Amino acid sequence: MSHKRNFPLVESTIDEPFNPDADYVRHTRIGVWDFYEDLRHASSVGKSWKIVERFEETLVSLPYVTRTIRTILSLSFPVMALYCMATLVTSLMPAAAIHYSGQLLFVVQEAIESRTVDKSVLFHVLFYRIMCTVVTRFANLAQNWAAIRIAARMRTHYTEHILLAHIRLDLPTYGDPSVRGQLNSVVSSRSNVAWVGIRSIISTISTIIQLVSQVSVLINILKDQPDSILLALVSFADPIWSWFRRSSQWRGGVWAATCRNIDYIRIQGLKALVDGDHYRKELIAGNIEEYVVNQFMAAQGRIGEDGDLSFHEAQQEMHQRRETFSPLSFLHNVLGELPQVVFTLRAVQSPRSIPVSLTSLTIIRQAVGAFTGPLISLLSQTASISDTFASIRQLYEIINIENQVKDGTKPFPENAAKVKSGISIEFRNVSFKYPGVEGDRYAIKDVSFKIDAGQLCVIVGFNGSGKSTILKLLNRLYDPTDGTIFIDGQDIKTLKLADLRRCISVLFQDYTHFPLSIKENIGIGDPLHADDEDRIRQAAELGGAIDIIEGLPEGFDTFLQRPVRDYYSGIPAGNRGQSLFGRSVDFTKVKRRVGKTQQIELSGGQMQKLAVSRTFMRSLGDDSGVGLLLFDEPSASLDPTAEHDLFERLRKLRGSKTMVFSSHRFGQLTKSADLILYMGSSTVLEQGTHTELVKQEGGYAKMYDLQASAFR
Ligand SMILES: Nc1ncnc2c1ncn2[C@@H]1O[C@H](COP(=O)(O)OP(=O)(O)OP(=O)(O)O)[C@@H](O)[C@H]1O
Repeated sequence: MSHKRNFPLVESTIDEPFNPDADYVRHTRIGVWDFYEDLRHASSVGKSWKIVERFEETLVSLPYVTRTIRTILSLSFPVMALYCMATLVTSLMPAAAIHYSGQLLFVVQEAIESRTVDKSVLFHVLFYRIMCTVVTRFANLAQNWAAIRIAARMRTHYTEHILLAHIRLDLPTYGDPSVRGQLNSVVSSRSNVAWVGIRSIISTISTIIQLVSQVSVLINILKDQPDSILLALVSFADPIWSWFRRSSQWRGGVWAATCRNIDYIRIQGLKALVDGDHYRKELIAGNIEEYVVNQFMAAQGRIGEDGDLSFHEAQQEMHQRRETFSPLSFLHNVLGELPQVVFTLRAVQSPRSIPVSLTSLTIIRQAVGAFTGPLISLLSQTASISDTFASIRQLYEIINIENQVKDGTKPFPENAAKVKSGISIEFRNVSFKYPGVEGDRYAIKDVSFKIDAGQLCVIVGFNGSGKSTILKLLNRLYDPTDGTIFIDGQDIKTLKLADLRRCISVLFQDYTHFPLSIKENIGIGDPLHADDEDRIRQAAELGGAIDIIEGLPEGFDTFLQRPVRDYYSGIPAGNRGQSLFGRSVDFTKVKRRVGKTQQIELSGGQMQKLAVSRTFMRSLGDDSGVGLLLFDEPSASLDPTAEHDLFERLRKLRGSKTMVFSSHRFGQLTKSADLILYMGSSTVLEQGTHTELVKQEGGYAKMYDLQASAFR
């Protein structure tokens, strides 16, 4: 259960932290939920300050809004023009409708008073009144047609923009919570922030046009009737009052809600345990079904029906209670009746000459009915316009987020042919702390070593001693906190990042497979040859994955994780064991009406073989330009035969390139290493060849003995 959902705190204008126990906080308990509202926040001073702040924010965002408008116009000028025209027509039509309805009523009034009807005028007015409805309908159709097309073009354009903004971010920047917040605000709105924003601005303008045109038509109709303005004002009292009540509801302030009822919390936990796919294995193997059901029933019984309210139900109930018992809500009913009361009183006061006709009263009532919707939506739209502007600004700002790992300027390597015989590496007093880590908790501290071009280096040591970190620093996923790394004698920070990474082939311990086909997962190891099926097959053979791939129903075209799922409903049980669209049907999901294609389940070792194949793909061929191979525990999930085969193939592939391994295993690999770095407590404790380190009789020798004796 997400706690965020239960504590939707609204940003406050008061800097003090929100304390639910403070005097100025009102506490209400509904069901199992406790609501806390900050009563100070309702003060008008705070509100007006917020308005100024919002206005400033809106002004800052204005250039971005104009830029978005220019983009829309350049993408689809005729369609946008159609959208604006159609919107203008739909905004003006309600006023025209009021005008012709008024005319119609006056014709009828005249007919009653003089007992004659001017048919030509009647039909004329009737025709235009009907035309208003027809035109509105067509304008709406045109507006929707255009909106769909503009939305599609905008989505394509801005999805590309968002993709570019995301893809260029490095690891420390991407991991920064403030950057993530900025990215999420743009992406969570389904990539169409720009169109949603511009559309809401157009809709605000349209509402203003609608209101102004309706008011002017109304004034025009009623200007000769002495009491009609009074009646119109009285009639507007109700919608304005409704809006005012709505905008001052408690929801807008600072508040928080929590549930402390342990039974309710456990019920939610037990429900999630039964619903969630990933608990099922333990649920069955642990034989805990009966326990879960008993606990569920008991907790449900203790809470009772009244207490079992979800957060949203409780929130709604609280709102309803306030509404029912509020004296102000009675005023709403009274105001609704006011026009009738005023009209009757005026009629009684001067029965001979009623100052406003029944026709005018009807028109006023009709107009007020038509006004209420736009008026309320205008007021809520203007309140959210600064948010709309801000989200458009953020959409553009994400492209300018600065990376923490700065690009270098020097091309690398200076001599492409030399790379084939390896790259030399030096760490000089390098220390590194991961971003966000406080205090003295260095991942590596004061590490120095040298690897000559073409050497094989194996890093061994305890869990968490910093082996993987060294490989990440070599790839410049992060920059050292202190000290310098030299690549072929040059400070790594001065080299062009893309050039550096092109020369390195790396297999991380926590490798991932992309939600693409197996073919592409391997091919992507060498983007220049990603279409070369022969190379992909060769890489799969070297990685030891070819048999696994060929055994899959869709072979190289298999998606380990299909990013687009299949949907189905009510598939007959006869389909069991068969497939739909060439893929197996997941019957657990069919029961829930919407299905998801089953994923291909591979073992950890099989997955690792696919990852190794991708690394081979990068280093295949003389034209690969790779001079440094980094492997972080490449054989962790492999069985001894597979591990032996892998090392053999790696040895052949390496040629004379530099290779750095991180490993927990001592033996075949460490014995053939030119340099072993034995790590512990975030630093290099011993370094040298196997023979040298065994002779030293230090930590490495002990660890080696320990592992060797296990085999003896
Ligand atoms: N992304 C991260 N953020 C913060 N700390 C991290 C991060 N990754 C690793 N660390 C910490 O840095 C230290 C070194 O981790 P590293 O992964 O380099 O160890 P390792 O020697 O490769 O361990 P293992 O043998 O378990 O793979 C550890 O204390 C670890 O907790």
